[in-house]
Amino acid sequence: MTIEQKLKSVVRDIIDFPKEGIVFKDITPILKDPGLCREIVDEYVRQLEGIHIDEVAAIESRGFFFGVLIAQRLNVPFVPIRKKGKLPYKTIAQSYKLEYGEAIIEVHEDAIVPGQSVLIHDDLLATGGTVGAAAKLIEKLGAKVEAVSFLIELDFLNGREKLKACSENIISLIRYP
Ligand SMILES: O=P(O)(O)OC[C@H]1O[C@H](OP(=O)(O)OP(=O)(O)O)[C@H](O)[C@@H]1O
Ligand SMILES: Nc1ncnc2[nH]cnc12
Repeated sequence: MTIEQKLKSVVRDIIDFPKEGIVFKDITPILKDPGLCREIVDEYVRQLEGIHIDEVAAIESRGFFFGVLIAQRLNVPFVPIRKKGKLPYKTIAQSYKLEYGEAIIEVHEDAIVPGQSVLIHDDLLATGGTVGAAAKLIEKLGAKVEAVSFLIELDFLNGREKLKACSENIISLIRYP
């Protein structure tokens, strides 16, 4: 089985979560398979070959699962981007819309060294609102979004079109039309 087939066989559809009309992609079964988790990180590293990354920034909460693992494997710092009110030091904030609501994310103002090349990681690309907001935070801190990575991309919500303005390197391991 390819990694794509393995991932598609374990990701669960949860109907009407967290709101009616949403088909929620539940990635928690992936986390129960340590071999698959290793393969996922291997695959990201393979797809990032030739792309220079200084830091990995990932988005609360599901972006954290693989964000830390990718940063460890690349041997670069990890930067948490969190929902409003969770980070203890001075922050900068950005509001955004997502498939099922609105939110504000924040990052510590000293989290990223200006001029660095950053990989933004999240579990899923839907409308692109969340990662678009994360990219604005990275850019406000004077760094460059070198690549963005996801486990899952929902093609029908056209997030990729929105993200093309943020980075030319968009990696997703599985896509749903
Ligand atoms: O592309 P978008 O339309 O912005 O949607 C994608 C975002 O939505 C989900 O996060 P959610 O806000 O549900 O938070 P969670 O990871 O804490 O569950 C998902 O983990 C992405 O971060
Ligand atoms: N359909 C979906 N499943 C899981 N996470 C999401 N984030 C935004 N849309 C989502």
